[in-house]
Amino acid sequence: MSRAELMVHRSGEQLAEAVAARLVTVLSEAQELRGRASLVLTGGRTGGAVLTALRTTLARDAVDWSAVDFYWGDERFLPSGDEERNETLARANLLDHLPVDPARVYPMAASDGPFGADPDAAAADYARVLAEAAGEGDVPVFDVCLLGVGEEGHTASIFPDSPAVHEHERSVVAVRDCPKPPPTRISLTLRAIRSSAQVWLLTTGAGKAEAVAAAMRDADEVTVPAAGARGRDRTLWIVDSAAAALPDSGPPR
Ligand SMILES: O=C(O)[C@H](O)[C@@H](O)[C@H](O)[C@H](O)COP(=O)(O)O
Repeated sequence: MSRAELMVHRSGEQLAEAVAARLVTVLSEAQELRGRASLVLTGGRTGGAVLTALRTTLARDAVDWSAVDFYWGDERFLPSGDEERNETLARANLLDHLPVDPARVYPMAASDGPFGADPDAAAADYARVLAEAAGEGDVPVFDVCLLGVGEEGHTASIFPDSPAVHEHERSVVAVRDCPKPPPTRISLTLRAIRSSAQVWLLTTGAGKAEAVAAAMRDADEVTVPAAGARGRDRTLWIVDSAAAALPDSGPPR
């Protein structure tokens, strides 16, 4: 697993633009090498801002969006189209504005979908989707996995000392009684996240500074799940100055 690298931007706006540019580069290079690319999307404000920046950058069309496989790192288990779903956010901010191949967009099931109100069945089905897409093993090697970070160090819907952070076998789990509403979610596990070539943790604001500093000190993943989100090749903590304000963080770019 790669070590965490900290990249500090002066503002959330600069961060979003810089991550969008980095995504265009990494995805287009993956396509030059293999003819396709894969991207794991995240919820949250910072992640949502990056998707909007990606939509609006002129460089976006350097990527063949019809040859990108889109997955989610987690999802709120709500009815399809609910504004609180990460899928709804991603479609509004990005996917509905790009020539994506609908057959290559893999949302996690909604609570009014084929599995009804059973998040365990929905999680198991997503694990099947990942396994079918994987070359070796049961999870694809995602080119980039985008993640947000919570104040207490959660990432995706993996919270400190939760059943999800202690899950080492399954790739996707249902999450109940989530401290961050809504309470029921579906989430990749850290094992699945660590199948990624690159993991980019995106966060802004002073409220995240403790989590950033803890991760830079290699905190235990049970206590700070985001610290366990590592890529095979690179792990980037891409933050703004406010989130990097505590010791163990680097200077702004
Ligand atoms: O579905 C979700 O809620 C997320 O995926 C979650 O992990 C989010 O990314 C963080 O809580 C950060 O959210 P903010 O960037 O809005 O603080």
